[in-house]
Amino acid sequence: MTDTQDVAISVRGLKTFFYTNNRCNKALNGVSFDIKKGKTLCIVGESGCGKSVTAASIMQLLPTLSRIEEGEIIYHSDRGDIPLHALERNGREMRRVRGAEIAMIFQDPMTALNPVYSVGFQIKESLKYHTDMSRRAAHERAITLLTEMGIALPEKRVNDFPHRYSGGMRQRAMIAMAMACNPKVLIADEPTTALDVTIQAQIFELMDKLKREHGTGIMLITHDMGVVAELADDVAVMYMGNIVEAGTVDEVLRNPVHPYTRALLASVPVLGNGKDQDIKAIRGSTPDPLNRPKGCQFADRCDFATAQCQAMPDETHITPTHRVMCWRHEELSGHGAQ
Ligand SMILES: Nc1ncnc2c1ncn2[C@@H]1O[C@H](COP(=O)(O)OP(=O)(O)OP(=O)(O)O)[C@@H](O)[C@H]1O
Repeated sequence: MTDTQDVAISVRGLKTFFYTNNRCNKALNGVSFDIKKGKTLCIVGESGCGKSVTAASIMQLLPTLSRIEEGEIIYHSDRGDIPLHALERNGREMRRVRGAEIAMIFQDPMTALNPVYSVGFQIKESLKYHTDMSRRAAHERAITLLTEMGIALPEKRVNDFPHRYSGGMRQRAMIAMAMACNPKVLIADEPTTALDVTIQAQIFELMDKLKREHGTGIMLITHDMGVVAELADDVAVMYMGNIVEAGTVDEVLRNPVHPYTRALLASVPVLGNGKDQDIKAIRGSTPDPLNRPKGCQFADRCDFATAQCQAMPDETHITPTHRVMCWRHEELSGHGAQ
């Protein structure tokens, strides 16, 4: 993968399972990727493929019925490597890292904002907990953050409760809170799905600025291939708990190899290609996660499947950065594996 000094978080062979009614759902079945410093990794895939569980595993915010079974999540911090997977969910070290060094923003800002405290109070609390900033300096910082997020009249707005903010403003307030301690990593789980396109563009601009100016490593979960084309440096395509293809944005969008990536790209209109595009829905539906097929999870929906696909394919590198889990990668990539 990449030189470790460029990597903020490395995830290797991560398996996270859910246990419900004595049944096991292998929600993540051996996932590996890097979140690089100053770069955006977009994670894409249909509903239920494991995007949110990946984020929750990193943040140690998994529901009680689930646990990390195997694998490593290493945070390469300024004070050395920290094995996040091995930390106690609510232990001192995890609380030190979560929210300050690794921050998360969600689709619903009220997941992060508390309705009974003013926005300013919540930003200041985070600063008080994670830094030794004085009360006055924290107040100033809260105002600066709101200003940077484009919130008008920040000196007044800082004292408002979240319900006085519009949807787009709440989203920006949540980002302000996430940014308060200058995190090294920002994990964003569909942060703009509920917002109109203008606000969406503003929020993406803010995230891009963070990456450029603070070297923040960003992991962005999205359904939107347009967003991927615009923001991603790297892309990981997930299907049923595996990363079936990953690479730089150019590799994955220009030379998609896995039939699932191809189907995903063919299922969305491409900006600039006009109105008469041949858009094809991906046929079939995702398998029952409690009753998964044995081999390649996509085989039943795949136009290229052969008998070999009844066994799970290994991961193959097509270039040093482009990897794919498909038996037919050689034919589909147009050249042999390295
Ligand atoms: N709280 C939960 N309890 C039980 N199973 C869960 C829970 N959360 C997720 N799962 C299961 O874990 C698997 C991965 O789900 P996950 O939420 O990560 O998908 P996703 O790719 O984020 O989907 P979406 O795009 O809809 O958010 C699915 O099989 C899902 O049913």
